[in-house]
Amino acid sequence: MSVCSRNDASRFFTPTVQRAYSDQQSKLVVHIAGSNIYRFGDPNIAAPVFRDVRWSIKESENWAVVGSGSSQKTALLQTLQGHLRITPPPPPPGGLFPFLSDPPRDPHDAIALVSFAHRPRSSGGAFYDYTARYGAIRDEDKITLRESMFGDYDFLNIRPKGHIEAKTPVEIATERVKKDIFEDLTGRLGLTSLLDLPLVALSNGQTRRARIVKAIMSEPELLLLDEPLTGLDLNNRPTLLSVLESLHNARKPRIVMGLRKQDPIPDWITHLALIKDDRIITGEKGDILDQQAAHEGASRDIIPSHGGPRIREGGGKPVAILKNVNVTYSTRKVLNSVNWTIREGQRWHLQGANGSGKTTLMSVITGDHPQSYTQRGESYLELFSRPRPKIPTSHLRSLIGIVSPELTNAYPRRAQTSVWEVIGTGFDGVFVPGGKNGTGIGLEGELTDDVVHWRVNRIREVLSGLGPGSWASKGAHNEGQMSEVDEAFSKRDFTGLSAGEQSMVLLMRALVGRPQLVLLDEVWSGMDDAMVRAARRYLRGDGIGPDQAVVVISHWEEEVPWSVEEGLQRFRLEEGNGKHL
Ligand SMILES: Nc1ncnc2c1ncn2[C@@H]1O[C@H](COP(=O)(O)OP(=O)(O)OP(=O)(O)O)[C@@H](O)[C@H]1O
Repeated sequence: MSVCSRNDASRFFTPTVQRAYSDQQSKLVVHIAGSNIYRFGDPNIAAPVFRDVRWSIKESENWAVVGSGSSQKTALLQTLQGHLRITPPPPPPGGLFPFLSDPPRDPHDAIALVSFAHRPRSSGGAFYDYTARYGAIRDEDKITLRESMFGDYDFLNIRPKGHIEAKTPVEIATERVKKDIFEDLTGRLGLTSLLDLPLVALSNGQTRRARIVKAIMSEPELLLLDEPLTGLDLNNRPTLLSVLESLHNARKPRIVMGLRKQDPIPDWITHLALIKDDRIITGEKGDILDQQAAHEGASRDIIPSHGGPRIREGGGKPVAILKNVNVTYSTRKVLNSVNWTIREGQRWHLQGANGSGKTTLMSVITGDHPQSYTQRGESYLELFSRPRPKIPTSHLRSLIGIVSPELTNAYPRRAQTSVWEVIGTGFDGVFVPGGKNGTGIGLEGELTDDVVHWRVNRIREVLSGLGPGSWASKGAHNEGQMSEVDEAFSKRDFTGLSAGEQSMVLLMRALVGRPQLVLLDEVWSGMDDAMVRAARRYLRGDGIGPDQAVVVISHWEEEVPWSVEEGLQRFRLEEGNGKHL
């Protein structure tokens, strides 16, 4: 049912029913009438996260929150979850959520937030071994998607039951409805065939879809989804949006989405809350988009291209040769005779639907996948001019610079590790800082003074290219020279940085050693507009040399820093089969 048909429905009602219907429609779901919003613990004299917020959501409306940076957008959604302080608080009886006041319901039970911001699995400081997923799965990781996310539902008969209480007819009917919803959602979102796979085996996009289904099944009154489209392929995006639309139309649950500025805004969204620094501009979608266009004087594509392309025609020596490469898990073939040669100087966009094998293919090339060793007979894998088994994995780590959601999650968040030290781990592709001036120890366990000197200069170079001088400072930015703000940034504790700043540092880590092969998987994740612009400018300019090869993995063609006209090549995986487009 579309929003329009919902409103038109009122024409068929009797006057009394019509009045009740329009009362219901004008009921307030969220209400903030002129408050500042602070982080808990911050005094009122501190700078608020948002000031003078006036935001009301009516039952009849369909809202999305749009922001350029992920941290502000997440903060606004977290405000609705009660994780930030609203001052003055919206007064009773309605409070922040008037719709929950009659009958009174606890917002903690009624509001759910699904956020896909990076949640480091390594917050204790140790490296979380994400490559475990590629090998023989350990017993503790064997728990399936069905058991892990939906284990509590009786209708799935997962947990052995002890004493079984007889169910009332109402309970049986409710359970049947729930089972139907579960089957409908998992079916529409392409999860049915994955339910009995180990949870760790699921791809990024598959896991995201499963988390959304889990949240819907918990039956919240209001579901907040932070960037639900990020990481989803082209086919899954409209499917998810149509599922969300039908749920929201039934208000079971109501949905408020957080979107990046570059995400398409679904047709059924009627209102927007646009975040501009510490202000929130709210209103009807058309008005807000007009204001935004007038303000920016441009389209919604906020990622302009700068500088000239540096793509070398034809490419140089091969850095990776894959011939009939296969990856199989028992009977499941995830890569099927993939043939691909990546050469020095080339720029590639690796495409493919969720679950098509992109991450698996990358893990074969980085040597993290155990089956990278076992390509025999017709199958062959050569990396940097040597057969894979002849090149130690530690050596590969120093030849390949990589950014990926898995690595970002796994990178150790050790207290008192500086930005400088984190960047320095990139030379040897390790996770623990060490060596003179935090520049690592190389493959031999010791570096000559010349190499240390080169490495120190390289850290300074990437900091001057990608540090806050390139994205945060208002003054003139002199690439090639480390500014005071970059210097101060290099000393900051990595754990204390925002998600976007951490992503920038991990990009610097990937590029610092000028590796022959650079793999950029969802590289913009968490970054705000200014950071994305700075990173794109750097990658298109001096950040990547003409002899380095780059593979970008993204579901959004416009996110790749190079275009096909400039020489970008595309490799597409379809259910494990590779094709050079
Ligand atoms: N141990 C395993 N057993 C069975 N299937 C597995 C295992 N590990 C991975 N898979 C399957 O391999 C397929 C490829 O996963 P991969 O992570 O490479 O996909 P992807 O293309 O990177 O997806 P996304 O775009 O969602 O990140 C998925 O369907 C996944 O469920």
